[in-house]
Amino acid sequence: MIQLFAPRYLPEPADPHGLDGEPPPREAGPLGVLLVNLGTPDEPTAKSIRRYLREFLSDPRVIEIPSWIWQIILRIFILTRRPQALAPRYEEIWLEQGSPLLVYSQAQALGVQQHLSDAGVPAHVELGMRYGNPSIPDAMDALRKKGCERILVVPMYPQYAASTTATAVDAVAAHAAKLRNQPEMRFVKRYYDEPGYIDALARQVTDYWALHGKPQRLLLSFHGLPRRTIQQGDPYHRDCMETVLLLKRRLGVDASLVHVSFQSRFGAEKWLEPYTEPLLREWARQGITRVDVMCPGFLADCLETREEIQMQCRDAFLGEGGQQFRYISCLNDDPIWISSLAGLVRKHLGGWIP
Ligand SMILES: C=CC1=C(C)c2cc3[nH]c(cc4nc(cc5[nH]c(cc1n2)c(C)c5CCC(=O)O)C(CCC(=O)O)=C4C)c(C)c3C=C
Ligand SMILES: [Fe+2]
Ligand SMILES: [Fe+2]
Repeated sequence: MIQLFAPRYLPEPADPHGLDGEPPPREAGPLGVLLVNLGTPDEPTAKSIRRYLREFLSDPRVIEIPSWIWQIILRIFILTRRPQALAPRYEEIWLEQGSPLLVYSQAQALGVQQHLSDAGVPAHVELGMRYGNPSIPDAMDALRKKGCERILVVPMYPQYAASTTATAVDAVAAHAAKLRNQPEMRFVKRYYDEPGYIDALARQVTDYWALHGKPQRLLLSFHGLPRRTIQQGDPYHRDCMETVLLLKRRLGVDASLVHVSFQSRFGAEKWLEPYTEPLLREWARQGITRVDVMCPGFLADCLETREEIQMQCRDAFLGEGGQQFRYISCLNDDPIWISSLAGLVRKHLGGWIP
């Protein structure tokens, strides 16, 4: 047949049953689990970082000012300088197997896959990154090729934010919009109150303290957001504060030990406060000498934890007279966390598991 127009939807195989006669009962195929994380450059080079930042910072969920104004600023002022400045910072944190964010996210996907397979749950797990590789469309296509007609989407952010969770949902829906035969889909919104997550965080802290002793203060540093977005209805701040409350309660420590701050401010606007680095400087000036810092909102170590916290914030604190700065790492490939994550996935597959 002559095709006059480009096909509107992606090619799909026709139902093998065809058009004639009574169809055999439809078999329930395997389930799909799509873990979505932010994404990271493919290489620690200015070129690769530029490509990543262009995609990331062109997302209207991340930068809300009108695109035509922002694209001018982005192209003239940001993409011309920031990639070169970031390249040596990425190089410092790069692991043999790649960017830590990718390496740990892959380990989490593999671990969840193993748990589900061991439990006899017929499911395939794929990792998709919102920006860069492996992409969300590639991960969804991989699940469809394996016959998954039901897909559970788990954004790797325990606290909901429009600039992380909602944009992941948007990207999945945008790919689904290209399909004629859409899978059934579920989206996990938030899970900071999941006991397995709070337990894994608490254990990370108490194991560390059992080995090295308690600090004067434990700082829980979350990625920041512009203050305006909270005033406009983003529930992220509340999600973070509730996480802190649950973790404090679970640790059973004096409330004055645990504090909260927000990091990674970008641009001139006011972001959520207190800002991590200035707070640490202020503490050092006040005579606090021993701090532990942990980043509960990040499930995998990345540039923001390994470089910004472990290097920049450490230097800032020690530079102002602090004596001991310790970083308690993210949950990464911790087996107890991966088992909790698999439990969370199974819970949300409820009703789909045969
Ligand atoms: C400019 C706006 C940004 C918003 C809003 C934002 C929200 C946000 N980000 C994370 C998690 C991560 N961000 C990471 C890096 C990163 N973030 C921004 C900007 C915003 N983030 C930039 C420009 C960058 C790149 C580095 C830099 O230029 O400073 C990362 C690390 C990625 C890596 O490769 O390791 C993570 C993870 C959350 C959770 C969040 C909202 C709650
Ligand atoms: Fe960020
Ligand atoms: Fe940053």
